Amino acid sequence: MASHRIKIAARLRPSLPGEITDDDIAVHHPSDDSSDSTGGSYISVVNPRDITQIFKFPFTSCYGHDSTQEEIFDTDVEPLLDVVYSGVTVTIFAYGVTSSGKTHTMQGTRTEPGIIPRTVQALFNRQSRYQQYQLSFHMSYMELYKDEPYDLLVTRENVLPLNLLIEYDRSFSYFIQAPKLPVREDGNGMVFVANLSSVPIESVAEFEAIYNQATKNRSIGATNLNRASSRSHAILTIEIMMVDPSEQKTLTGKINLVDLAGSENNKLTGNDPSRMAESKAINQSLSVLGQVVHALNQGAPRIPYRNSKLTRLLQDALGGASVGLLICNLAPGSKFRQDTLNTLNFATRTKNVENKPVINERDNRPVPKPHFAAPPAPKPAATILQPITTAGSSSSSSSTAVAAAGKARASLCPNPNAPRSRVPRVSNVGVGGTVYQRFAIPGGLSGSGRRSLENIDEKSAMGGLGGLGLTEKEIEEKIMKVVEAEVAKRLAAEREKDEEERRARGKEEAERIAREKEERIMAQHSPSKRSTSLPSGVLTPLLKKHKDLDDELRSRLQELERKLEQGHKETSLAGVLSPVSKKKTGRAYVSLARAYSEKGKLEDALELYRRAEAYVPDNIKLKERIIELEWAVKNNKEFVPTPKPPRKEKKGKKGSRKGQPTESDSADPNSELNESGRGTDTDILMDEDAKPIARDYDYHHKFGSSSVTEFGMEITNTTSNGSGMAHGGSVIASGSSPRLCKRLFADVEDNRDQDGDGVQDARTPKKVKLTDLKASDGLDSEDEVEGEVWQGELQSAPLKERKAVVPV
Ligand SMILES: Nc1ncnc2c1ncn2[C@@H]1O[C@H](COP(=O)(O)OP(=O)(O)OP(=O)(O)O)[C@@H](O)[C@H]1O
Repeated sequence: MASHRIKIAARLRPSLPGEITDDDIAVHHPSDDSSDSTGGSYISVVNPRDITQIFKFPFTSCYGHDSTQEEIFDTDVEPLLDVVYSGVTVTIFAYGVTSSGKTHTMQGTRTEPGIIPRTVQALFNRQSRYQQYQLSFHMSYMELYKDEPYDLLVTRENVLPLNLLIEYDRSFSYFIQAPKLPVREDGNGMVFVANLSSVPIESVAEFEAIYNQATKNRSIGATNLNRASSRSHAILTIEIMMVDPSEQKTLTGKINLVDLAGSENNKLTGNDPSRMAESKAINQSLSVLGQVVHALNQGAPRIPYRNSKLTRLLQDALGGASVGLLICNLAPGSKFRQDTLNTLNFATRTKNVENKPVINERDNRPVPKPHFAAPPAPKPAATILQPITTAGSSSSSSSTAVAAAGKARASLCPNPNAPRSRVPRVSNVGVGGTVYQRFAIPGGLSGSGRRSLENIDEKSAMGGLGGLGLTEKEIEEKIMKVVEAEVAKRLAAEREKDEEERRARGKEEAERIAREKEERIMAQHSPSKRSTSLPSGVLTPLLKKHKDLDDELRSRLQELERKLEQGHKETSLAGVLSPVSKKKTGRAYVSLARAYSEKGKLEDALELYRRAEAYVPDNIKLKERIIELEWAVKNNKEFVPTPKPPRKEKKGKKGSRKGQPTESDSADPNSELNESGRGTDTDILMDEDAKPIARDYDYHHKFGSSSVTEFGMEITNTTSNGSGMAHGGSVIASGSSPRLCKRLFADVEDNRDQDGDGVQDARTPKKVKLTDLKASDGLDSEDEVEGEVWQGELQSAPLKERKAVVPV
């Protein structure tokens, strides 16, 4: 259903005997003044502060002092009754200053019945139009006295102290003061008054009897402005349940008829202290009503419905799901100018409030049992708005027609089958010659009305819970128990959740500490940050398991793991290299290791010797060197490497023939790889293909050379172009031998897997700047990076772990 703005009607009552008559407040219709340009009816009010000014308030429905009850009903109320029959909730409320005619408009008199009796009459009259339905009517009636709900269908005669159960005698009568009813909210956010009676009504006459009696229960009192002034807000609800047997659905239409207490100026009302307290509550709730309307108009994120029970109960009518009509009652004369302005300002704001009415429909079809082989059962039509209910008896969703009076007993429990409403249920009206607005008139009713009320009283006295015969106190106790159990359950769940979170935090913390410890240990024992980091968590299980081991044992464990890890890495690389490349690689590591050991970085040197060992595992001299270095590192002793022998003279300009020593060959005759004719530097470098390469390195890759300021490495799968290319283990700068480059390039291509996915990659051009390498290698000076960039490392390690390998 489309959104619906609350409709506003303004009604000015006639002057009462004794009131000064003037035109300060007047109703104008277009026909009254053809010169008026507003084009519609409006209310004019003389500005109390400047009588030369007149305020105009245009409304579609403006009723003057001579308007009739029939007129206002026919024009503004009667059209809404079909809306009720369509399953929508309609709320009509009368608003205005005290003595402005609200009760007169809503309730009326015997001779001039107001909206309430006319509405009930019209609703019953309409039954014939909806013959496809099985109809049942229910009513409830409550008042909000000092912002507390009371059931007006509960007899209050012969009542003793307020809120006190005096006597309960099943066989005679029930003397019970109407208890304050709690306002609750169901799981769908629907506000309802718990334990409010809902009485089935079968006819207008039955309604009148109930309503007339209930009206006597309403709190009224005499003030200077109104000798029968309502001291409470009264809310009557008529609910129609429409069962459609053919469609197997139930529509629930409802109309709330609200007679608000009037705002009061205590100077005018002459209230005594007790009246003042009432007045304060009335004004306060009306003030919240104004705040709610204002907030709705402003589109405020929070609407202060909860600031008073009145607004909570009218929530559905204000920005909710019902159709609304606000009747602004105005009192005439200069005395009421300011109050009238207040009322009309409220009306002006209210007419901007938009509701989104919904149809209250329920699917009565039995839900088929789910079967795994069956297609999903049709979803029952959602009850879009489950307004309702009051209590009980409205259970008759499946009942045919109206239940007989007296049979259906109003339960004080909300009916689970009935739709729910945010708006409290209401009740009654009186048609016929009942005396209205009397407070607790003793005496009974007669006839059917009496019988109905007795039934209601019994229900009320029994306190609901499906007529289990429980007293209110017992009900409260039961509720308290349920609430306490629920609270305990939730607290336990909260505690359990907290405990789980605490355990998870503890576990995380323990893991973090273990991780940090592991990292610390690794940092302590690692010869080089860039080369010895282990995959996270490798040591953790061991370290955890052997927490009690001393530091030495732990470090040995770590060392073993590190070796294993390093060994795997180097071994796997060594396994795919050609013998020549293996030798070259080993020699390169040895060269770099020497450089480190000369600088006193023994741990780093040791690590590099170990790497070299992976490529030349049979080299005895290298093994000895490793042992020596391990001893020196462990005992924190100085290690003095064997000095390099003097270089041999070059025998050729560049390169050498097979078997002949070269400049590179003599690089380190005393080195670890020089002994025994195997495993020497020379042996490695004297490989047929390797010898020229060493020369090339020497020649081209002197980073200190002023001619080479940028060291570019480009790896492609093209053959050498003679101007500069890289190969797997080294970088050839401009001028390299094309043949050698090609060969070396091929050596490394086989192993290239730059993205680490285990698949040989397409050759991707790559450039590395010397400056980058320097910065990332952590080497101390430029001469330390002299040499070639070792491609294997560049590819397999992150940038900061790349290193320059210096062949000597
Ligand atoms: N349209 C009307 N025609 C004739 N008399 C009216 C009309 N409206 C109100 N009155 C009379 O004005 C007096 C005050 O009306 P009513 O009690 O309805 O005011 P109220 O707004 O309900 O006041 P309160 O808020 O104090 O209950 C009553 O005596 C009532 O009969």
